[in-house]
Amino acid sequence: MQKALPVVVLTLGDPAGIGPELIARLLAQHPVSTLANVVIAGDRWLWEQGQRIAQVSVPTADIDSFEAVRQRPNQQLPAFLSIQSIEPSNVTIGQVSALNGQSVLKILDACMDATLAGHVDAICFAPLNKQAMKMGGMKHEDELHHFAEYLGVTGYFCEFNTLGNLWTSRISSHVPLKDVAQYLSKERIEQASELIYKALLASGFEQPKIAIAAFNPHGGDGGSCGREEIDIIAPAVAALQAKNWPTEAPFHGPFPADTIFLKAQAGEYQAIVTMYHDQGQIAIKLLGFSRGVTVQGGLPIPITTPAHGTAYDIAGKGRASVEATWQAFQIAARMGQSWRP
Ligand SMILES: NC(=O)C1=CN([C@@H]2O[C@H](COP(=O)(O)OP(=O)(O)OC[C@H]3O[C@@H](n4cnc5c(N)ncnc54)[C@H](O)[C@@H]3O)[C@@H](O)[C@H]2O)C=CC1
Ligand SMILES: NCC(=O)COP(=O)(O)O
Repeated sequence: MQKALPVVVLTLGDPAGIGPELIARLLAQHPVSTLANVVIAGDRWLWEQGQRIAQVSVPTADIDSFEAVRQRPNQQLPAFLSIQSIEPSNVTIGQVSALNGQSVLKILDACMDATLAGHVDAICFAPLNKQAMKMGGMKHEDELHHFAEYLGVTGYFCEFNTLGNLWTSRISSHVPLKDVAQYLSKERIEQASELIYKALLASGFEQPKIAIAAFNPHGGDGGSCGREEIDIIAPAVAALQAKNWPTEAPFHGPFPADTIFLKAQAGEYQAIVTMYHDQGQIAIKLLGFSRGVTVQGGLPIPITTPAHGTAYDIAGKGRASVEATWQAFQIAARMGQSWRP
């Protein structure tokens, strides 16, 4: 028997950012309902505002709870679940605020509850603003740490940044650059490498090759420009290489970070384990800003989002590109389908 389409919940993201207009444009321009049973969760006024900004009108069918989404008769029509999280008078487009952050947290938590309860198979969230979320009470460095705590994750987790067949994982993420070196450890490098290896296999890569990036310029130039490669990264790669894996020689490195993306771009590697946020994200965003997707790796439920952020400078102007959100949606639908029992 053919499996029913996965239920994917879309959120509108930060109320002052480009999220609401992106979700409106996504539903108006892309065949989302051929890939998933879609439910939008959020404030009704914000959804209406998003459509006005995008200059589209998207028909939806109201539901009154996440439980109703699999039972509804016409699943070709996106469902809309109203969750009140913020008043229009409290939002100024393009301005960060604690209330915006609280709105995002409330809606994401409701989506996680629905996914854990089995009513939803995957979450795709429109861009949120980490500063607003911290102002609004998030006690973590980013939403991934919030998700992990909420979901009781005890193993290693990190963002995967994906651009088609090129993925990255990270040793450190949303931390000040001056602190990054403290995050480097043999254990974290092994865990981040293993996590992305398993994710690539689960996503259909048959012989994934993974490059581990160096930390210092030119890989530390033999220890004359930093010793992290010699003391931490190379031993981690050696430990990975010494283990038995179901595919041939998956792990390589460490390689100087400024050139390894060229080899990955040429198809030699399918993933790069990066030591810090911008080491991977500058490359990924240059290679394909409008296609980059962040997958929240190491969680028990699929969560994706576009690689770009809230773009306050263009929010409300109807100019934001929807392509990365479309890519994020497609990955959420694929993961939602394959993770379903
Ligand atoms: N998916 C998510 O939830 C993400 C959230 N963020 C958050 O977003 C906030 C702002 O981050 P920034 O570093 O300023 O990055 P940003 O991606 O929001 O903006 C950087 C530049 O790219 C442009 N841009 C971004 N998205 C675009 C789109 N769809 N179409 C056309 N132009 C676009 C913006 O106008 C801006 O000039 C931060 O709080 C950050 O944490 C950042 C990345 C991903
Ligand atoms: N919200 C997803 C996210 O923030 C991913 O983007 P990045 O900040 O890790 O680049």
